[in-house]
Amino acid sequence: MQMSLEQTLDSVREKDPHQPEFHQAVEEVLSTLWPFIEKCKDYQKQGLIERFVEPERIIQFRVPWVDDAGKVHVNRGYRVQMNSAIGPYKGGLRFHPSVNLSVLKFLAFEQVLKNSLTTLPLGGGKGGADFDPKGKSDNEVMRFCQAFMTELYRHIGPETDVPAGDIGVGGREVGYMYGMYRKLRNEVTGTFTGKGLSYGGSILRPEATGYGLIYFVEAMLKTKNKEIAGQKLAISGSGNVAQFTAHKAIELDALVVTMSDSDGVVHNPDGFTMEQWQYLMELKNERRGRISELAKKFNLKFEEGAKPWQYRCDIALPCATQNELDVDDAKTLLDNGCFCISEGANMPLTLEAIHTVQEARILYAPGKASNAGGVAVSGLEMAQNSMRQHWSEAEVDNRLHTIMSCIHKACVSYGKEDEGEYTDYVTGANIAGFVKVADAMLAQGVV
Ligand SMILES: NC(=O)C1=CN([C@@H]2O[C@H](COP(=O)(O)OP(=O)(O)OC[C@H]3O[C@@H](n4cnc5c(N)ncnc54)[C@H](O)[C@@H]3O)[C@@H](O)[C@H]2O)C=CC1
Ligand SMILES: O=C(O)CCC(=O)C(=O)O
Repeated sequence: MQMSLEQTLDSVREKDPHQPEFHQAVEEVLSTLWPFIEKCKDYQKQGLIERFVEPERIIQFRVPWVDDAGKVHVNRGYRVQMNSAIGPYKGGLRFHPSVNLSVLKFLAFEQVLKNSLTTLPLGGGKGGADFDPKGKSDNEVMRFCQAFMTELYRHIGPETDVPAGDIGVGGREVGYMYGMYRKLRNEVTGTFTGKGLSYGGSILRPEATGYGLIYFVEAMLKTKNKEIAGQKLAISGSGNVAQFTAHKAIELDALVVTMSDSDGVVHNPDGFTMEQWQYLMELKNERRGRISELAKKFNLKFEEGAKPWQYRCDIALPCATQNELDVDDAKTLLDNGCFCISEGANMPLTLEAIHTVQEARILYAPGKASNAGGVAVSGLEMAQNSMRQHWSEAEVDNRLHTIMSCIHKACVSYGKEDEGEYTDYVTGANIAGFVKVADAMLAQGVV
């Protein structure tokens, strides 16, 4: 081994001292991979780990746009092309004021391992801008998306880099960006996923991350001879991932007791109904309103500034953003009897929270495994675009089920401790994701 774990982490920290989220993701991954790498001499060759933590390319650019009042704004746009050893860069675009290189590098790094886990030939990337779509008119969002694409279009393509949505980027934004891409490149290809059904999108892509998360939870529960029906679920967020996690859970007779947004949390101890879910969909996706309106409409409790983790639940599904569940939240969940935490968001648990839930030996799945259903169906959208075909809902759902079950199997196969029943899903996901990428990098030489 050329460097120890601590030396490797120190060198990552020293290179980019102002990137705490990236350091956190690298520490989580490398600390679980290290004992495995120490046993496999091959993975100590060719500067593999140093290359693995360094993006292949980062693109940063100016995004000037004009608001409805004629005022010029300048945002910063990025694409982190992290690793293309097993396929074209693939991963979402995030529009949120908190976007910076630290956040995008952590997301791109996680995406490499996640995409490898999907069983599909997808490399990893992530991008976005520090633009806040909240409160902007439809026309302002369109102008911003078009301005963003006038630079990004030259760096992406169906065989190079295929973006999709993430926080602040849904069907509307993908449509505007794809339209501008098509105009500038004068080509109709599957360069985006999450497209509308009328122009090459896959059925079930909007639902895929949330549905896949519930399929993964079902697989985890099965190892304990439990079912999801009747379990109390605390969900955070009310965006794409939270919405379809809640939808599948309600359909399967689980009780979804919380939903939230950055203003606060709505608690419904009896479980949200489909009627309340429909209202939320219209509220968030069409009127783009605040979740407190859901509480008001159905006479439910809304707690401003609060998180869902204080309420009693069996299963916690953080589906909003990074580091939204800290060590105190983890302790509260455990004290209240929560026995399963599965991540819909990327890196929603702090490192300390992860250590706490792992010490308690409850079921705990990292996002790179449990939320991989979204990018998996994106991979299926790319396959359909290449074939110029559309698969049916049953076909896509069936493939999504199979992929989530393969990911679960891979986590158990690398994460099951020698003696006993406990599966360390973090170690399992990290090793299973790493092996495929590492083997491809070694086979292709030092590039
Ligand atoms: N959209 C997708 O297919 C996938 C998304 N993810 C991850 O899932 C998470 C949610 O993404 P989407 O649902 O797509 O985004 P979205 O923009 O549709 O929804 C984000 C949700 O998080 C909430 N939120 C954001 N910041 C918050 C904060 N500081 N406190 C409380 N709530 C906050 C928002 O109010 C909103 O409800 C992100 O971590 C994303 O990276 C992971 C896999 C795939
Ligand atoms: O579908 C995709 O390409 C991106 C999904 C994504 O951004 C994620 O998995 O975090």
